[in-house]
Amino acid sequence: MATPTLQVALDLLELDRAVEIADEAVRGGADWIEVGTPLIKSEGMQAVRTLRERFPGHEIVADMKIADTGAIEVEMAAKSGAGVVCILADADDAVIVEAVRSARKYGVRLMADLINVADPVDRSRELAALGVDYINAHVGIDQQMIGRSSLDLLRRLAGETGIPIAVAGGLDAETASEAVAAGASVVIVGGNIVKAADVTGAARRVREAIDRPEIRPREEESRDAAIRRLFEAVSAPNVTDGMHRKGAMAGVVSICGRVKAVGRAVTVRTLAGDWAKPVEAIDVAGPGDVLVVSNDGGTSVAPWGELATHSAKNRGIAGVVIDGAVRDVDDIREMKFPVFATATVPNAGDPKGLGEINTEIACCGQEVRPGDWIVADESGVVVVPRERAYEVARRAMEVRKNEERIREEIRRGRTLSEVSELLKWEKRH
Ligand SMILES: O=C(CO)[C@H](O)[C@H](O)COP(=O)(O)O
Repeated sequence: MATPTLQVALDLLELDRAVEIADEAVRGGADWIEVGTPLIKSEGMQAVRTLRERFPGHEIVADMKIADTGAIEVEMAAKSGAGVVCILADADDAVIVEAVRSARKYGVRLMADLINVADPVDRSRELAALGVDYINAHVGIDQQMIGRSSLDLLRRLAGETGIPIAVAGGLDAETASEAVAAGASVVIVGGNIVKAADVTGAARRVREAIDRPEIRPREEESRDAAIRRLFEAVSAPNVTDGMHRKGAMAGVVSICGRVKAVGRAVTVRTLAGDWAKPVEAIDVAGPGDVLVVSNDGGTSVAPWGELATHSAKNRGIAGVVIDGAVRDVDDIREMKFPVFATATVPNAGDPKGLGEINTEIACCGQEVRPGDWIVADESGVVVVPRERAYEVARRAMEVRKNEERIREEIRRGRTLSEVSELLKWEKRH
């Protein structure tokens, strides 16, 4: 088997950062340098020219995602220095034929990207017959967030096309190695290299893994387990960033400082100070759940205190969020149990039994339904609608990864404004 090619995908907005990251990736063993679609949209063909000049010994791939005007776009990329140009596999045959003619004329190769193609096996055969040089079994970034897998797509194509297969979409060292074992000759890795603080180390791990391809037995993980694992690995701010800055409760803080609660909501509606339903909900909730109590916003009487906390902790409940006050704060702190509240007050109310358990509630400005996910830490509490939980958890992890590289660049001496080119990206009115 020929040595697999490692293509690093520079899906960035800033050319200077892209050059620096490409340099680090090449030192880790990347062969081909992909000028990612976001970089092309942000910087134009200048990005291709610059990378061509800076990396004379490496193939430059222009991820143009061509949908129309096949000849012109291939010509532009070729004249700027690309050796491989990417076209959408679901572009009309008229576009593909024109792109192939242009690619032959300018001496570049065409890679067809299967993103969103309904019948990838049939389409790949057609594209090979039309003269495309590589098929890219690609699952796009938004599709990855809802759980689609590039390895599954690749496995459907293996042995079917007669031309080399590239693979892209959320690959890391482990899945890249499996991809080569499954027949890929070009492995494309974006986020898991370019967002790493140590880009060279990340590229090297992928390089070593693809040079020793193997299929490892994988433990099946349920959706709920994956959601919990991801939410436990990110912060509440990462989660709201992953939801376009939505989902954060207002005015609620951690009573115990540095604690974290992740779990599905068991909701409670009660009236100010009536502690019957919150305490009954402890018996309704299971291990790993989070009690979310709407206390009618009352802060002068506490519906929650130390004994309830003790009981919730014994039951394995992950945390409690209250749109209202708590008491016995010193004892709760000693237990280090995640309690989030809007106030503290020493007096309790009475257990009258008003309210209900597990109905839709409003808590600190957010709608919460039973089964929605709660991620709470020292920064505050975020609610994630249950039907979007997997996607949001994946996006929150991407936010976290992205910050790793930015943090590293700040550590090296740049300002945050410089790293993110804030002035350039201010909204124009
Ligand atoms: O073309 C792309 C997105 O449309 C990316 O370059 C490709 O998906 C590789 O990046 P990642 O490894 O982050 O998925």
